[in-house]
Amino acid sequence: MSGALPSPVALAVLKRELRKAVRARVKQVSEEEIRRQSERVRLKLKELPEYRAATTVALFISMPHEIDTRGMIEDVFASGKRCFFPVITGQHSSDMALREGLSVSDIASWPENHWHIKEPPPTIAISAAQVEPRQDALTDVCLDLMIMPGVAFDAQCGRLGQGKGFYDKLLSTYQSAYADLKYPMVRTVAIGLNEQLVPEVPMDPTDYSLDKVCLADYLFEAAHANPQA
Ligand SMILES: Nc1nc2c(c(=O)[nH]1)N(C=O)[C@@H](CNc1ccc(C(=O)N[C@@H](CCC(=O)O)C(=O)O)cc1)CN2
Ligand SMILES: Nc1ncnc2c1ncn2[C@@H]1O[C@H](COP(=O)(O)OP(=O)(O)OP(=O)(O)O)[C@@H](O)[C@H]1O
Repeated sequence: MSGALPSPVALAVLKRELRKAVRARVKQVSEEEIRRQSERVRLKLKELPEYRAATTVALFISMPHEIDTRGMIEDVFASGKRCFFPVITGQHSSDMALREGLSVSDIASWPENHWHIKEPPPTIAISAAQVEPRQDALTDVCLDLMIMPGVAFDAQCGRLGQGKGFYDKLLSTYQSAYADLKYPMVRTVAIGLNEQLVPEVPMDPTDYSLDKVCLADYLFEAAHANPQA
């Protein structure tokens, strides 16, 4: 295609087809290969300057056929960083929040959502008789680093998600809230499998490109000038 940008409808079709193709490719990757790649990503992530500098990190609990985050979650807790996890509260793109997880055993007690992903409940039991609210990364802390899942990524740090707009909307909410609070914008790193790399992710105006994309055999950094770099 030369010159003209694709229409929103054409973009939506391209995205849907790309999701389908990459999901099919990723389903062919063996469990052993996912374990191998996940270990490589875990080690690379630990060396990233934005990870080392972060005291508050958002991560996610993997679904089957995704990079396995269990080792990374253990690392975050072991390092003393605070860790926040997604919770979906409705169908709209704005219905995702990040709530704190306290430990691997805390996570084990969480209920599962529609996609069988464990999600932090709104409160924590602090004794048999008492609960307190869980901390929210938007309102209760300044989140340093958001580690994100996705379906497909490109070398320009473009990211295609599951198609519900949850992460893009979350980033736009954090951007305006943190600007108001004069906090630095949260750093963004996507993690995934080598098989999720594509030549070009179709991007809408509401899609954020990320600071980094970290796959087992690739590390891409955004070319865009980063205000806090
Ligand atoms: N591990 C993980 N956690 C996450 C996400 C994610 O991508 N990965 N999310 C990122 O937003 C949020 C959950 N959102 C999701 C949104 C849509 C689908 C989804 O549409 N799944 C398809 C299955 C597609 C397939 O593999 O064929 C479905 O339900 O049909 C899954 C999760 C928050 N937690
Ligand atoms: N900042 C935003 N505000 C409102 N709606 C948004 C925003 N970002 C995305 N959306 C909407 O969410 C829907 C899905 O968007 P898109 O296909 O880009 O999702 P995605 O990038 O795959 O998902 P995610 O952001 O969860 O990873 C679209 O209808 C889009 O308009």
